[in-house]
Amino acid sequence: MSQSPLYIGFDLSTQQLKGLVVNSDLKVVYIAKFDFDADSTGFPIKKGVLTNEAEHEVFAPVALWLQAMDTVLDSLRKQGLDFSRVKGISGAGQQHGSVYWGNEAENLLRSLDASKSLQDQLPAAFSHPYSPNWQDSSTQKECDEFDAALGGQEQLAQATGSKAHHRFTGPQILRFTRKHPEVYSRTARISLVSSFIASLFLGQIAPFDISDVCGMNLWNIKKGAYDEQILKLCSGKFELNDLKQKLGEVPEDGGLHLGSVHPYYTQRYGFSPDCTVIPATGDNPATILALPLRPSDAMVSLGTSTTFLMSTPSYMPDPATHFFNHPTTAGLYMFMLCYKNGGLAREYVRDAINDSLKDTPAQPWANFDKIALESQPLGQKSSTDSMKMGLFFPRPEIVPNLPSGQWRFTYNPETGDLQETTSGWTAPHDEARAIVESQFLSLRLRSRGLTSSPGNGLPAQPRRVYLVGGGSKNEAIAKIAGEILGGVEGVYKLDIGDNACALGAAYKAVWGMERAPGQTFENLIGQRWQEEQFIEKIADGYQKGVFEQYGKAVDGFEKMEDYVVQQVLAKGIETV
Ligand SMILES: Nc1ncnc2c1ncn2[C@@H]1O[C@H](COP(=O)(O)OP(=O)(O)O)[C@@H](O)[C@H]1O
Ligand SMILES: O=C(CO)[C@@H](O)[C@H](O)COP(=O)(O)O
Repeated sequence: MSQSPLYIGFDLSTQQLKGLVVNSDLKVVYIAKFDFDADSTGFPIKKGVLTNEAEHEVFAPVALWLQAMDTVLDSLRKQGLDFSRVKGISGAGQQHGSVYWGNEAENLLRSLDASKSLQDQLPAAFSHPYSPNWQDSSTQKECDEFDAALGGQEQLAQATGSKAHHRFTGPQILRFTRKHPEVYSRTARISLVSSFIASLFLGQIAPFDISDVCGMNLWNIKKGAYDEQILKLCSGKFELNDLKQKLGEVPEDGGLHLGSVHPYYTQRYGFSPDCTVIPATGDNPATILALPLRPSDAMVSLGTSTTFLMSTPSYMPDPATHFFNHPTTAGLYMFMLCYKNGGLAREYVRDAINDSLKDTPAQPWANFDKIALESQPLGQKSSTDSMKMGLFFPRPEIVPNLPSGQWRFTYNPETGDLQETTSGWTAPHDEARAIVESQFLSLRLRSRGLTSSPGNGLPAQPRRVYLVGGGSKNEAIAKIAGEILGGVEGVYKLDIGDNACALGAAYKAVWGMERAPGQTFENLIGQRWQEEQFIEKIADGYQKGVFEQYGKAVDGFEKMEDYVVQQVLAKGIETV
């Protein structure tokens, strides 16, 4: 059997840890998965997390992730993985979460004993047993201070790529200094979930990744350094220099060789002593590494939440969006939109339709899909008819910042007249198409400044739209996505579907280890990429007439959102 090299990408998400192994040809050869709710023992978690509703806190026990890592490595061994062939390791961590290491951490990591599990040895390394999760919304006060620090949300977004967000690590750390001052004093280092993964394999605290550091509201993207003024705010009543030491340096090269795996892994699993750890990044930055994404392509991850990702040379921050450094390629940025209401919101409509029909088919989406495809775009019988549109948020939303609720409107594209009304709507049937349209109109509204015309007089739009995540299996959704977002070459899904970010992490390891001097990630992966095996076209993209009609709807959609936001502000409703 060939001894060709293998690479592992770990994906430490909210609800599971995956380990995915690829070869140098980018083919997946092993996958192991640990589902936190189903497979863990000893943690009273739900959907991977614990909550303190009174304070809007959401957090995860770090020891759970150690148990998960022990089990995933054991599972790969049981599947027959020859660890001695693994030349590189990287990872993808849920973004923004932080891990608090105590004074004994470096010592415990350095002296890992191969006869024991990670869970047996490392819980004492943490000064705090929990990691705040991205769903946490306990930091409104701190966010207000972050937004004010440089003069306003616009200025913070200019500097750090995002306005202040509850889940971002900077506001979370500031709240931590206030809620747990003694624990903060006893904290030697702070990791992100991504650098936590790398630290476990290195046997010492790994630095932050150049892309994932942008999810903290602390990194000045243009300066390529921490923003001193914001760092000062974040350190609270503690010393600025002390916070700098806790955070550590941030190397620029996403393919840097951080070091070899700790002997723990060579002795316990048979890793080769020269197996190298490459910086792990955030789950969203890793997702764009699952294929050689071009700056004109868009990726939509249809998971529990919806994220929209583009790689772009333009840095155009805005309080409504996110910009990060690209995880591998200096000079490129990652543009991101992140919605809390994605799959769950669609499931509510799906279930309401099945209930109203008293029919729950074996494929639970069958009725939803059929109705969505039979419905006219925007509920219009003719192009001058009023358009039906709405917002469907069973959970508080980030984009735009609104409480949970449902709002339905009609919009006349000829007169610009917008009416909040349920008249003319047949619920829940009309909602199947309307909820998908609502989600994709929001993506088109917020990404239109980043697309350009593909030539031949065609309007600005992506070259391709790639769908990943659980919802990418749904061809009705893909069809509507193509009608709204366009995409001159069409809408595609990745063969690897739900495993895109673990795959991107594994490809990062391949690139880090096998790149020629100066060779970019896109170039290396592009050369080895086997289009017909790795992706599948599932819907048409740009369709003349339909795309333009949805363009008119985007104007109405923007007006509708503004109206709802103003109404909520006027009523003073809390949005968390
Ligand atoms: N055939 C389908 N059509 C539409 N949505 C689907 C389909 N299958 C799964 N989903 C959605 O996929 C979501 C889970 O996606 P996944 O990427 O696994 O989630 P996560 O973000 O938790 O990793 C669920 O919310 C579910 O509604
Ligand atoms: O907060 C964000 C992005 O800003 C989320 O996208 C998290 O990164 C979610 O990770 P999952 O565990 O859902 O994959």
